[in-house]
Amino acid sequence: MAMIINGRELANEIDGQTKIEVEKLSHEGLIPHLVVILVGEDEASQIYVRNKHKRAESLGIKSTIIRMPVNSSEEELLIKISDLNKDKDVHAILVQLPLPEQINEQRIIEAISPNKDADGFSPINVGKLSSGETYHLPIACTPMGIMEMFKKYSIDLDGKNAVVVGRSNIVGKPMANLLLNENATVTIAHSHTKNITNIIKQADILVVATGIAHFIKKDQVKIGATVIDVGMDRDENGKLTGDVDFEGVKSIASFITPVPKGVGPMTISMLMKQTVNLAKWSI
Ligand SMILES: Nc1nc(=O)c2c([nH]1)NC[C@@H]1CN(c3ccc(C(=O)N[C@@H](CCC(=O)O)C(=O)O)cc3)C=[N+]21
Ligand SMILES: [Mg+2]
Repeated sequence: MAMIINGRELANEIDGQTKIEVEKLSHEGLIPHLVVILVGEDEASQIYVRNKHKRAESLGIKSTIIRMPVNSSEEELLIKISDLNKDKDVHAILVQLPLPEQINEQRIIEAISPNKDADGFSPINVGKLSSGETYHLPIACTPMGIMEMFKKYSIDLDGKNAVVVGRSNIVGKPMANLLLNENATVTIAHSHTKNITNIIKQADILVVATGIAHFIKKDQVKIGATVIDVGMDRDENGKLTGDVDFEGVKSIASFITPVPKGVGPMTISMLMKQTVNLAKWSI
């Protein structure tokens, strides 16, 4: 029976350290400041943004939410970002995704200063990660949170077969780079991959980010594998569930993350930590 990785608990532990760090910086006159831009009124996005705001405030981080109407133009958003890039009081900028369809997401991401890139999505920072450079580098928060889980549970990556299912810029690609930097043998599988079941079965470390509820079943998973579920799906009753059939897979894995209380809370903790780091690196 697998050990269940408690993301909620680890997130609280990391938040405790972040809070102490914020107190120290505040005494020195530096109050880390995160600005989140929310365009439109998507229900899920509103909840995420509110959660980030609450977490920031509980840690003493200054948090500002900028709300823009759903029909905002790309130009309007670019002007807002340009203002924030210049504002010395702002250390971290996050534009909540997804954006309305009239706005090109990549163009927006590229406009955020790499030095204020709360998400680690800027091409400069993505390039550094891919080059194995980590000095003062903001990194995508979800994969970072997963790396913290490996560290906390002493899960060795060196020489292991790691399979990342999903190739998004937000999770799959940065995850693969982080695993590669730790000497794992990394395969990225996705919707066009042939014989995906055979590839998944080889994984000592399996990270699943497909957005398909219960995509991974027990019979596809190697005995003793570590299974990380990035899914945030809804089951037939509307309940939050993951990309992994947790009940089945936990009987053969050695470590597994639940949904909720797995990867999700860690993502927010990493965002808070990254905001503090960006503030520190700014001076
Ligand atoms: N620029 C940008 N950066 C992001 O990091 C970003 C984004 N846009 N857009 C949306 C996704 C999604 N995301 C989540 C973070 C935490 C939880 C989380 O804490 N989930 C809880 C449960 C929450 C619930 O009950 O609904 C958990 O898994 O236990 C979920 C989802 C960040 N995202
Ligand atoms: Mg979760």
